[in-house]
Amino acid sequence: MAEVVRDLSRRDTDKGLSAGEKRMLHKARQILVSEPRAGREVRRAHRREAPRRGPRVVTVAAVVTAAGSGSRLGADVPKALVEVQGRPLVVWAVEAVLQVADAVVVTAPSAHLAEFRAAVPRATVVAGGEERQESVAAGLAALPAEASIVLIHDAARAFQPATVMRALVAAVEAGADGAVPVVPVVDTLVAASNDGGLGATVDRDALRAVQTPQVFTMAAATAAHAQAADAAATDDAQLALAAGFRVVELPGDERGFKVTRPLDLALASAVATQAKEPA
Ligand SMILES: Nc1ccn([C@@H]2O[C@H](COP(=O)(O)OP(=O)(O)OP(=O)(O)O)[C@@H](O)[C@H]2O)c(=O)n1
Ligand SMILES: C[C@](O)(CO)[C@H](O)COP(=O)(O)O
Repeated sequence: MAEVVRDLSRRDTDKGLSAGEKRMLHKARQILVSEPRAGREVRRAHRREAPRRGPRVVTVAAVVTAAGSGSRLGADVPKALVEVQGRPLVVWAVEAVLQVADAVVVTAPSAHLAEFRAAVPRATVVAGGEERQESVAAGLAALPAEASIVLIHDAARAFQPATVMRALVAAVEAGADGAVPVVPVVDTLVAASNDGGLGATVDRDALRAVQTPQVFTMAAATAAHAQAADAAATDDAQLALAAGFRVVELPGDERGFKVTRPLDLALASAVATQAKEPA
């Protein structure tokens, strides 16, 4: 199964697939996502691959995760439906990724599928899972068969500029299995202490804050999620690294912050105003 996915993906990239072959690839990817052992085979097959020669023709797709409730934000609707400058966060996020991706799948809370479908008619909306990792896996399984590169993006990071996204896609086109945006840590950091005493300072220059979108080859994203041992993994890059893939970091952007707590909405509103102004 793993070799089938690998070979069809490669052929799709190089020469294109017939409609029947595309259906076969789509089905095989869905099986891989639900079958961890097959995922391990894909990783091995991927490693056996000879380096690719020449430029790749790619079809870029995106999964926008929006199935969280937003408990820290505390709104009376799911966080991705909270409006900023008159548009729900998920609309801002989908419009942004559509500048880079040809197709978008949105993961939504299962009780709110109709609202999400009405909000983002250009996207395919599927039910997410209990944890973000499960939502991403559901989104990957719903991507079109011809996708060869995938951006995995949080609706909560709705204002990440397209320039950052394009640079990440370019890094994967250039040969990385995955590419993630990172920004410097701005606070002084200390180790957590449970006894009331202040923990030791951690060297912040050795640390980075990780944003989205996280961009991967479809083969890497599918295999990483198929093997995910921990549904509570907080991002996709850690799953890809655990599966043995090469992930690079690129500069992120302040505007790629995650809307998490109520005060973040004020910043989102300011950034959205700026985004609406003509350059
Ligand atoms: N089961 C889940 C949990 C989260 N997400 C998405 O993953 C992104 C990052 O998660 P976070 O900001 O933590 O969102 P919530 O889980 O909604 O927030 P909270 O932890 O405050 O409840 C969000 O776009 C969220 O909708 C998802 O698709 N499925
Ligand atoms: C994926 C992510 O946005 C990268 O920083 C982050 O890990 C999501 O974490 P959360 O705790 O689910 O908000």
